[in-house]
Amino acid sequence: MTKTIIAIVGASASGKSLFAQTIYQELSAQIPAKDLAIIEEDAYYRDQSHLPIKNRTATNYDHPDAFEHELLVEHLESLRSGQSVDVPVYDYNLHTRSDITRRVEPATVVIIEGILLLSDETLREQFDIKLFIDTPLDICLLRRIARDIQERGRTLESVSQQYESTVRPMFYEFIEPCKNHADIVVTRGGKNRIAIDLVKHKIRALLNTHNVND
Ligand SMILES: Nc1ncnc2c1ncn2[C@@H]1O[C@H](COP(=O)(O)OP(=O)(O)O)[C@@H](O)[C@H]1O
Ligand SMILES: Nc1ccn([C@@H]2O[C@H](COP(=O)(O)O)[C@@H](O)[C@H]2O)c(=O)n1
Repeated sequence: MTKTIIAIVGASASGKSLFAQTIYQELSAQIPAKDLAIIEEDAYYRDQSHLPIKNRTATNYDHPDAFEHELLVEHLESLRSGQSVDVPVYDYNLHTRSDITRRVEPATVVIIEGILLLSDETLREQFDIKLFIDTPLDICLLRRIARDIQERGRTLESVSQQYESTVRPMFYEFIEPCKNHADIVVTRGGKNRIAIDLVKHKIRALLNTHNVND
């Protein structure tokens, strides 16, 4: 049964995924699978399979309404009550959910990462620990250009256009203000070894406490 949920937020390409995955991979090699799980907020982008592809590219993916946060809350509540959930798998090339889902078991500690996890009060209340990855936006943009071209089927023109029209303005409107809700602000994102080790240490301590109380 899930007892603790840790949210990792920050700008797009700030290093949230690298930070969360490093913690998850390193701990998973040492602890039972029932103790730790990881989820991405991006999996909860709304399904757009009913829309033609050219309309999907026009969606503002950096606004909270782009996400089905209600389903995410439902899933986190299920995990807390001991039920497994089928998390959608998102396809960035097609801008919609794929046909498959990923089964996530109610691990004692769940890590979740995403840009807008703290923008919604009901969702925010689900999190026991909240971290904000604070990376300068110009660095995020450089990383995003490389990643989106290599991994998400984008062109330099499309990344630039999207960045100016939605990514940057939505960051200032919705993401940056969420820093105030964070318990810890982490610099140097996915490569901040001290921060990674501190979170790993905290997870181990939580597992000891939860497992003793079971
Ligand atoms: N501290 C860092 N130094 C160098 N590259 C990084 C760092 N953090 C992340 N990256 C790289 O930047 C890209 C975006 O990082 P990612 O973790 O996917 O960001 P996010 O999940 O916040 O969108 C990836 O290619 C990742 O390997
Ligand atoms: N179809 C989509 C869906 C999302 N995006 C962008 O992804 C960013 C969030 O994911 P990160 O891994 O970068 O945190 C967000 O800024 C969206 O603009 C997209 O481009 N296309």
